[in-house]
Amino acid sequence: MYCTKKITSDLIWLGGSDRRLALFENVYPIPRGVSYNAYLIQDEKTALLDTVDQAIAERFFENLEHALQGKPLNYVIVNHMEPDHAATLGTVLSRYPEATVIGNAKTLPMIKQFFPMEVEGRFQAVKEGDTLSLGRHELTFVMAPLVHWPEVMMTYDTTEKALFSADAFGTFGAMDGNIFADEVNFEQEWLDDARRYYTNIVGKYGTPVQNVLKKAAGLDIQYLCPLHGPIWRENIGWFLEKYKRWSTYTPEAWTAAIFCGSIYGHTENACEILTSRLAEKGVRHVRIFDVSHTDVSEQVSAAFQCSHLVFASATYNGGIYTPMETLLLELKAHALQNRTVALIENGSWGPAAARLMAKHLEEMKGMEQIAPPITIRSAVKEEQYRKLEDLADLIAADIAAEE
Ligand SMILES: Cc1cc2nc3c(=O)[nH]c(=O)nc-3n(C[C@H](O)[C@H](O)[C@H](O)COP(=O)(O)O)c2cc1C
Repeated sequence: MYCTKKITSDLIWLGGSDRRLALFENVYPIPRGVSYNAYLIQDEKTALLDTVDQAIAERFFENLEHALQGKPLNYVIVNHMEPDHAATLGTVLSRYPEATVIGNAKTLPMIKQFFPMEVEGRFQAVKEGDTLSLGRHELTFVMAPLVHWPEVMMTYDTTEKALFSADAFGTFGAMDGNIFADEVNFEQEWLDDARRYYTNIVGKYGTPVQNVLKKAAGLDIQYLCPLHGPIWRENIGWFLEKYKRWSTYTPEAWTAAIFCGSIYGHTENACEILTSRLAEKGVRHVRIFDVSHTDVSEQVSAAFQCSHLVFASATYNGGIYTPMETLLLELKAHALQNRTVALIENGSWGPAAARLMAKHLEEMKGMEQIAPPITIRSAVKEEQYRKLEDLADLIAADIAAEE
């Protein structure tokens, strides 16, 4: 049975949620599920904006049929070809052969790659600033390459002042009836997932995101309609500001995240000494992440959030403890930059983790080591204890100066 929701009298949400999927993109845990949003504009002409993941295909087609109210589907606007939004596009094209497909020059080859049917004859390519009239609703197109794939574009409805923003401004999390961000406690219940979504999915593409934010600044946006998660119609500036920070790799919190790779607990002991001393010096919200136990997507998110990062690792077969190495590779892959960092290594016969971790950090932009690495030989002794206290002093002073 259909389950649609009106955003305005002409704009209908046709999405749904998946609460069963364990791993988004088969890699990111989503314990709170995820929503797939698609939209229909009802006017003299009808326009579908994107489709949904195969997981909710049946509900989506019931929703679409209901929302069309017996009218033909005139346009299918493809803002993003990734299968979590376009898996059902092929079926839409077969079921609604009269619909014209709107995309940009990069969209058509992807449609042809994913789907076997003939599309050229019904494809209309649009460029930046092109317009499409549906009757009362005038749409214009905003190219957003690499926010998240090269073919991504956004559609702006100048009548409703609604920006259909593709993956940008999305978040993990199933939607439980309240599809508007102002109907949920977004800051407390959604922001962590929104940050984890942004940093892991789009984090690498800071410059393309900034380019789109500049374009968005020129639009009067009353509705911000992403492809995942709640729709924004209030306090949109607050969320845009988060994107500004994340895309410029600016910390949100002046505090320390300690990433700890420890086999037998001595490196962890050092991390606990460091965090206790930081807390004594007034640094709040300090967190230790056990790299073996916390999903790396959460650690990437925390590294984007926090100003000061400490990497503490046991030496492992002449290298970095493997979960720590994975974290560093992930941070590099997501282009994290401009953080104050410190290194702690441990080894029983030839500690090498600090030198090797430093090599990874050197390959990232603007990673400044606040102090020389601290070396532990098996267990923390007085000498390292004092060095950890000194490191806490330096970090605390740096944070106090920045705040
Ligand atoms: C499989 C394995 C490989 C190790 N390789 C090295 C090594 O190459 N060099 C070294 O100095 N210590 C090596 N160690 C020893 C640990 O790094 C060392 O005992 C350290 O103190 C462990 O810290 P932890 O108590 O935080 O786990 C290795 C330990 C294990 C279990």
